[in-house]
Parts: sequence; C-alpha cells; structure tokens
Amino acid sequence: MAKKGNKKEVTVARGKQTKTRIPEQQRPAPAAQMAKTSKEAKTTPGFTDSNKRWLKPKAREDAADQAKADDVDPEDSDSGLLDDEFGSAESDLGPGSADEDGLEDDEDEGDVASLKEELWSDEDESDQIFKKGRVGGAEAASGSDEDDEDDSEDEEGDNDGNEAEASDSEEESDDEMLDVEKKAKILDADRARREQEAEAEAREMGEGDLQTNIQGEPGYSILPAADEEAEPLDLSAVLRRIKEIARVLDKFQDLREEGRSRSDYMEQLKKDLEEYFGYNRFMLETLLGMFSVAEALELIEANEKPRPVVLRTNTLKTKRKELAIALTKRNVNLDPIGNWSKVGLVVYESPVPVGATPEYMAGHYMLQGASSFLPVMALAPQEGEQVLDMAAAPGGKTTYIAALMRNSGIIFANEVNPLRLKSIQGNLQRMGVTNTIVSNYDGRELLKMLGANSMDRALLDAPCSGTGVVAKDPTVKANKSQAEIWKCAHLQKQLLLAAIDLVDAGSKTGGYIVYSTCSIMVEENENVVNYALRKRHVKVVPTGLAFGRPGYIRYREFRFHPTLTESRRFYPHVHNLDGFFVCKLKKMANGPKETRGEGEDGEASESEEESASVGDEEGEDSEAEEKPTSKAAQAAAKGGRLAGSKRSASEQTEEEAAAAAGPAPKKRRESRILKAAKRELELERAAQAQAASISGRGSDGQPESGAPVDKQHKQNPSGVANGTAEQHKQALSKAGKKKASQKSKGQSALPAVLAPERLAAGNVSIVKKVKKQKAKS
Ligand SMILES: C[S@@+](CC[C@H](N)C(=O)[O-])C[C@H]1O[C@@H](n2cnc3c(N)ncnc32)[C@H](O)[C@@H]1O
Repeated sequence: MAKKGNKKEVTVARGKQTKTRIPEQQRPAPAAQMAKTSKEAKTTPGFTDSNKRWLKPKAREDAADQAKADDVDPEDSDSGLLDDEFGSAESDLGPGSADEDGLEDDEDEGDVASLKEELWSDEDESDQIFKKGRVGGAEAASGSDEDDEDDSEDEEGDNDGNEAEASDSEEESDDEMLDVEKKAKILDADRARREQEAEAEAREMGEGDLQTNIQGEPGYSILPAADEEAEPLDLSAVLRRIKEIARVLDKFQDLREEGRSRSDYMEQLKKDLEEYFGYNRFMLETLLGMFSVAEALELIEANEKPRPVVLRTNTLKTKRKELAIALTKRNVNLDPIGNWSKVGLVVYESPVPVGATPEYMAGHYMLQGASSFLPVMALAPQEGEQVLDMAAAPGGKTTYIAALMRNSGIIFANEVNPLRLKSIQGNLQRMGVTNTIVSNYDGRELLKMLGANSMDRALLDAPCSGTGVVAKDPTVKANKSQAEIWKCAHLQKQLLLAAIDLVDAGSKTGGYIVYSTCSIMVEENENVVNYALRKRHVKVVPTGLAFGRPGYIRYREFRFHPTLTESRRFYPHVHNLDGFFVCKLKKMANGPKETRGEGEDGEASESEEESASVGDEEGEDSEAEEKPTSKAAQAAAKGGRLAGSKRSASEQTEEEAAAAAGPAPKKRRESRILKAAKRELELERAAQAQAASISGRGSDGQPESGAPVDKQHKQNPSGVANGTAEQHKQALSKAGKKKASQKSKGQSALPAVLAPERLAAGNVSIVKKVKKQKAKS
C-alpha cells in the first residue's frame, strides 16, 4: 500500500477564485501508486498514469467538501445532473499501450490514422486558451509566461511518472504561496518526516524480532490466535490490520509470524475487507485473483472515491474553447481532460449545477464519464457511414458518434428497455443530432430488422455487471455473484455475434465492431471476445487508444487468443477512470465460421449459435464450454485455438476466413425496414434543409441569429434542429404516400416509423409494436 500523507485541507481564496487543497489521502489516485502499478504509463503519453494535468489533485473530494469551502449546498451540485450518462451504472441487463506502428493492414492504418487526425492532432486554436493558464478564474486571465513554461514542462514531463507528479505540486514558487499554504507545507513536511522515522524504527525492530513485533510491542500478533474468540474491532483498527496484513503478504517470507500460513493471512484479510469496505466474498476473491494484494487494495480504495466530473464538448454545436469560456464566465473551474481528447473538459469545481446550465440545456456538452469516450474513439466512425449503436440508452456514445460523423450517414441507436428510450431521444434532441434512427428491439433481434451485413460499423457497449463502476454504484460490491457474471457473459456473447453479423466485411470504409463494458470481469470481456473469434470471421485489431492496460490472454484457467492483448483495460486506481474494457474487431468475411459438430470439440453446433444470436435467451449456447473447465481447455487446445497452440491463431483466423467465406459479397442485404427508414430519414433531411434555407438556419440547424434557446424550443417544440411544422407535415405526407404505394405493391410497410407522433427532431423511432402488428397482419 502506498504510504499516505496527512495534508490538511486548506481553502485559499485568490481573487474571485476559491481553491481547495484536497488532503493527500483523499486525492483521486496518488501518483506514486499509479506509476508503480503501471509501467506502461512511463512510456505512454497523454491521459495516462503520468498525465499530470488529469491527476493534479485540484479536484475536490466531493460536493460536501466544496460546500465547506464555498458554502454551496452539495445537493445542488448533484441535482444538476440530468439524464446523461449518469445513473446507468446499475446492472443494465433488464428488459503494452496501443501499438501505433503495429497496425496489420492498410484499412487499419487508414482508420487509426484518421482517428488520430481527428482526435490526436495538434490541439486547435481552442487549446491556446489553456496554454495561457487554467481557464477557471484569475489564473486564466493572467496568461503569464511562467504558466506557459509550466505547460511545456507538463508535456515534456509526461513520462516522468510519479516523480514528476510528486514534484509538480512543489513547483509553485514560495512567492506565490499564501501564508497559510506555507504553514501547511511545513506541517506536511514535518509529519512526513516523522512518519518516515517511525516506519524505519518499526522496520529495525522487526528485523530482530519480527514475527511478533510488527508494531513494536512484544507479543503483538496481527492475526488473532486460533483458539481465541475474535474480538470485534473498531473500524479504524480493522483498517490498520488490513494494511498490516497487506504488508506481511507483500514480503511474506520475511514478515510472517511463525506457524501462520499465507492462507491464514488471506482469510483474515478477506474478513476484514468484507467488514470495512462491504464487498462480498465473490467480489473480493475476484479482485485478489486479478491483482496483487497491494494493488487490489489500491483499486478498492479508488472505488471509494468519485471519478472526476467530465464534459464532452458537442462539436455539432460549439467548440471546446467557446464552451470553456462560457462556463468560465459562470465561475466553473475546468481544464482540458488531457492531450488524448480534443473535446473533453474536466470540471474541478462549479458554483452552478453543471447539468443545468444554459449551455447544457442548449446541448453544447454532454456530462459523460471519461471512460465513455474511449469506445467511440476506438470505433472511429467515418462521415457518411451506416453505424449501429446496439445498446444505446441514454445515448452518450450515440451523440458522440453523431458528432464525429458530423451528422452525416445514418446511426441506428437501439435500446431494448422502452423506459430508457426517452433519455436517448432527449439527448439526441438536445445535442442537435439529426442522423439517428432510434429503435426498441432486443439487440439479438436486430438482424431480422436491419438485415445481415448492413452496417459499416457497430458499437456494442454491452449491458454488464457494472463491476467497473463501484464508485457510482456501491451496491455492486455486495450483490454480484459468479452466476450473475456468467449470465451477463451469456447475453453478451449473443449480442456480440449479432453485432458482428450486422456489419459488412466488404464495407469500403469500415467493417469494424467495438465491444465495450464497464465491467472488469474477464468472463464478460476477453472471454466474450474470444468466443466471437471462434464463431465468426473477425480478428482483434488495435483500438488506437494511447493508454490502457492490455487485455488478459491468461487468467486463472482461461487461455485466450494472443491478439487479445490488443484489447484495453482501464482501472480507477491506474487511470482515474471507471473500470472499463474496450476491444476493436475487424470483420474479415461475412457469415459464420464453419464449426465441427457437437462432441468433436465440446462446442455447441452452429445452429445453436444462430438461435442464440436471434434471441433464444433460455437456450444455453456454449456457456458451459466457455467456462474454464479443464475438459474444455483440453478440447479447445485440440482445436488449435488456445494460446500456445502450434498454428498461429491470427493466421488461422484469416486463412479460415478466406477459405470459408470466399470473396466478400459486393452488395449488402438491406431489409425493407432499413430501406424504408432510410427513405424516411432522407425526406426528413430534405425538409430540414429546406427549412434551414427558409428560416436562415445554418446547415446544422442552428439559428444563425443566436436566438435564445428557450425561444427556439417554444417556437419549435419538436426540437432545435427541425424544419417548420409545415415542411415537417409535407415530408410526412410524402412519406405517407410512399407507404401507401408500398402497401399496394405488397411490400412491408413501416407504420410506426412513419407515425408523426413517433418523430422527434429528425430522429425516427421504430417500436417493437411494429413487429407485433406485422406478425398479426
Ligand atoms: C451500458 S448501457 C449503454 C450505455 C450507452 N451506450 C451510452 O453510452 O449511453 C447498456 C444498455 O443496454 C441495454 N440492453 C440490455 N439488454 C439489451 C439487449 N438485449 N438488447 C439491446 N440493449 C440491451 C440496457 O437497457 C442499457 O441501456
């Protein structure tokens, strides 16, 4: 465990700005720990463990701390969060860094290159503002040379890891510090020195008489004696024991007490962690299985702290610079999120609820966990493409996809839970998204509705156990079980196969699928992707993300395809992000892989998979064989799929893909529903363009005059990006005529898609009822 200091909270008023110094033990993630736990960070720039900007401990611990400092009601700060991404942390099953040179084919290169151009290119003029000093408050105005120098040092020093981080706060010159800061600094230094001395003393004593004298008291034992009735300890004593046990386990041979085994310590540790942090046994065993004891504790501690509040600029409506200026005028204290994103802003403190500012209402930004940027960046949607967001509510990623596509092409945003549709619609409307069709299907049924191979790209931000977002939803600590994790994995496999089947391997610009979860469970991540690698002609490609830990290829009894190291894992204690997994797949050929029959390698037959991918929820596809039984492992090894098998697995994928599928079909199979929906969207766009030319709106549907947003809403209640009511009506009546003529030709109609009440601001809802009505008729 990293040693903790005891800095006092010091609130310093500087001009208009209030700065809150967070006690060291409350800081989001101590830099020393971070650099220690991620060697990768030392070599990767940007938003990594060594990103000083991101980790600069300026953020307050929570709203309550800020309230203390600013007299702001903490509830106010939270109440501003509308239905963005927050609140989706609950389980939603209801109704080495990216190797930029390691790209395997031209398409990948183009893809990642364009992604880089879009997202990693030199910061635009908007970032000059940050070079002149932090935007919030007085410092922004000064724009001193000194700040410039600091910034460039920041950039150069990104690789310096913990030392750079540690020294960063020291860099403030004494002259700049106020008296109270100076005093606090002296006290801190003094306390640190005394702690060091005490530790050294304890170590010295331990070396002579260690087994019983961890705390320097004769006869002291960390573990209760076997025959002793365990006395209840107060919580601070439990925490102390947790740390002592972690220390012993770290240097077990040296520090163990005589007659005590490792499992004695582990058992006591688990009991104490259960008691102190409230995890259940399953969760603890998982964490202690994935990480060293010390690192598991770091993660557990990071899970107790909220992640920073982050905004994503909606580039359909504004620029980051403009947004930063607007929010700064409201005394919001913010910074760019780091050099890995050109659209992210991290908010340190705000006197107004950031979920209820006029800029928010006008759709200039999305409140979005920083980890949510990553799958969309990996997806790298291109303008003009057809993109599926299979599990879309509340639409945080959909709106980002739309922004990257500049509202061109078509996005299909699907969500199974009808109660969550409104949140997608609301966000699309607020953010001025006009290229999206919202549907309400089980993702496993989408194949029937949209047609196989109909998409250029697909994002499956899968429903999951939420084990990466404990900070948002602490109930996850206590209510997850192995059975539930397998249940999630089962659904995730079916959804991923469906997503793959919907993407066209022959797409000129795409052919990519991104799979992501906010779970840290291997069963829900690498295990799911590994399953897809075996069932479909896909390969894992680099995500293009500049940081993140590589995915597992060996974990407990699991053995995964070696290319899974290209997938990326993100952790609260390493990256100060929610626990997250991102994997990018390239579809090599359409259609399923030919598999041997049941019994030959212990796998389900192809027909079973197909039924799984169209929604046989009860049908046990290959869940059993995916669990790491030694029988399955042997059988899979026989099939040549495991790491270490003689044939290179990536060769195998491509060879088999080529042999099984032949040339990729040139034409996509589009379902009638898809065609009708596209026609409808075209009509809608035509109406909007007409409306824009009449009413003097820009091409993005924004008023050129800058009329107040509220007024726009009143004039046009259906949304900020709509045409006039008359044009809307005309479009609908045209569509209605088309529908009638389709009907007379015996083609399937799309009544709900065309129903006026279902239309909202350029978005079209397809509801499940459509299917039922169709079936009846
Ligand atoms: C992790 S959340 C998606 C978050 C979303 N991508 C965003 O960024 O705002 C997963 C979503 O999948 C939905 N879901 C669950 N089962 C589904 C299924 N079978 N088909 C489609 N969506 C499903 C859940 O209701 C939930 O809204």
